[in-house]
Amino acid sequence: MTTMTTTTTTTVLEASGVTMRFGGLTAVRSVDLTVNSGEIVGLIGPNGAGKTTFFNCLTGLYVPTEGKVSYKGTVLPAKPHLVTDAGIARTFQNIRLFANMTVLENVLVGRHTRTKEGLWSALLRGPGFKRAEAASHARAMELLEFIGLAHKADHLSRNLPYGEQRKLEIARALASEPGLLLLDEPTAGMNPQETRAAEELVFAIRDQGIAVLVIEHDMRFIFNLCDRVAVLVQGEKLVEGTSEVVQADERVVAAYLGTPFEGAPGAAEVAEVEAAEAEATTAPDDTAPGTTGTDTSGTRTTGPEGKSL
Ligand SMILES: Nc1ncnc2c1ncn2[C@@H]1O[C@H](COP(=O)(O)OP(=O)(O)OP(=O)(O)O)[C@@H](O)[C@H]1O
Repeated sequence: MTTMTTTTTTTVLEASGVTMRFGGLTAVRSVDLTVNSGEIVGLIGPNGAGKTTFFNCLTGLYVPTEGKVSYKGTVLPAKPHLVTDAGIARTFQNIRLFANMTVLENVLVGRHTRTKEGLWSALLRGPGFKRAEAASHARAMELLEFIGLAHKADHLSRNLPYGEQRKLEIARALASEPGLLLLDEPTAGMNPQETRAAEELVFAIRDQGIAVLVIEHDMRFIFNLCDRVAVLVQGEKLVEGTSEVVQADERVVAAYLGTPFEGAPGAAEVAEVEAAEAEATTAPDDTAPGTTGTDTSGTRTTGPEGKSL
């Protein structure tokens, strides 16, 4: 007899018809998006396309003008703490750690939604509280092991290098035991090694059974990582599909990518990059290679080491 293994895919997140208006400005217009279990989904688009606003609608920071957001079949209330309780965690574009707390304490803060001990129990420090505290501590250390920062548990978070601060934010988000993790530009400001490590980390998170929705401007990161990519332009979803489909779509190239994306730079590109670098070192007011800037079309560009367009 043959046995068949079937993996059941379930819809984790379902956003339908999400619209967000700020006065006369429609930042997000009737966007539908689903994220299924086991998936890493990317959200890309030019600066100001509405990506972060859409995230804010998903996590209850904004009440969408129209549309609804469901998590595992239940419509989410537009209240951030209730969204976290339900099982969605996020990181922010700008790092929001508690700078004067230790690495471990930052993760413990993220555990509070999963700690059920009440105020009196905490004040009296009874056996229930001590047990819960020990369990939280153990779980926080496990998460620090997972992201590779256990050896820095006692360091103040403000003393961590930038890439490690970003990882710590992810650990803090994971501390709420989410079923869906939203990452807003997780590799912003990272060097290529840190970006590669971040990629591995996101795969490892997915392998732990957590679905991931990620906003990122680094196209190599997105196209390597994601099972599906949605492109927002001026608040509307222009295209959605696999990395291959999105990279090849002429509308995406015109509105965002600028030139067709190629996974690995060929010899001609390398030569072009080297020539640009040589020129940059002789031109005093040029942007240094590898730094992030914005071109006139509003599309973020990074230098050759930034691995994006
Ligand atoms: N609270 C707000 N009030 C008014 N307008 C806002 C608000 N938040 C965002 N916007 C506007 O909504 C539009 C979308 O902004 P948003 O930050 O969501 O874009 P984005 O795609 O995340 O951009 P970036 O890639 O630069 O982060 C922009 O025009 C922005 O100025």
